[in-house]
Amino acid sequence: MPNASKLELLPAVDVRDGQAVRLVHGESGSETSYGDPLEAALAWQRAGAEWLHLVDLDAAFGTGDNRAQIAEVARTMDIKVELSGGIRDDDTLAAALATGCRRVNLGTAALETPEWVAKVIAEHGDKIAVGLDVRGTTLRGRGWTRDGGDLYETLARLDSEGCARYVVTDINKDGTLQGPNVELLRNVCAATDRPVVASGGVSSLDDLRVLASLVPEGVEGAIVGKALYAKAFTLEEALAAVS
Ligand SMILES: O=C(O)c1ccccc1N[C@@H]1O[C@H](COP(=O)(O)O)[C@@H](O)[C@H]1O
Repeated sequence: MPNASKLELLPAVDVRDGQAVRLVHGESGSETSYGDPLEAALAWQRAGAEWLHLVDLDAAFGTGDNRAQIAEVARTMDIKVELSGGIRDDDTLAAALATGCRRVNLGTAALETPEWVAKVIAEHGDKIAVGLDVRGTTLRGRGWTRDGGDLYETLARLDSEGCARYVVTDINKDGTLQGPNVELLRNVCAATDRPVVASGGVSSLDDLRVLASLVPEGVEGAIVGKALYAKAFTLEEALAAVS
């Protein structure tokens, strides 16, 4: 079992067309823009974040990339960075790791090129996390536009390959401020002994307290996006709530 006692918080900076944005249900075209990604990331760092969840949405959707800008953000941060979006082969993985990020999060590749993912898990250990982005119990890849198999079958396969950690996103909750899918998170934690980072739906400090109560079951951290940008609470308040 993971031995962390405190819920880690990962404020999110998702980048599309050079801007920090939030989506609803991860749908392209649902963006609300929040300005310069570096400014957003630095604001979370100043507020006390220990982690940044940094996503290249264009790379995830296949509509280009923000690689240079993302690399600048990752390199500028003094805090740990989890980097994701479009990391699907040796070149994109090498570029991501070269930013100095603490770990990368693989989504589509875990569904479409499992042999490659097994190889990089073996090579890079806990620098690799896998994003399990689900609707119901069906995984979604390519910007969450394509079905990619069963959550629990994929989880068992990745566990057997030594995957260190999972980032579990309920797409139906993401960007909606409707609260996290606690049942899903508990089910995933019951199915694996690897730590789980919860993503999607956080709307309040009470949601974070609920997620903190799941730490003994295996929830290690929570990604917080829309709630912070919409000022439902401050990051300082969030960190205090889970400390
Ligand atoms: O974070 C989002 O809102 C999001 C929306 C639509 C697609 C992907 C999204 N985010 C993250 O992107 C990576 C997956 O990228 P890839 O499939 O490896 O190219 C994963 O971390 C998603 O959670």
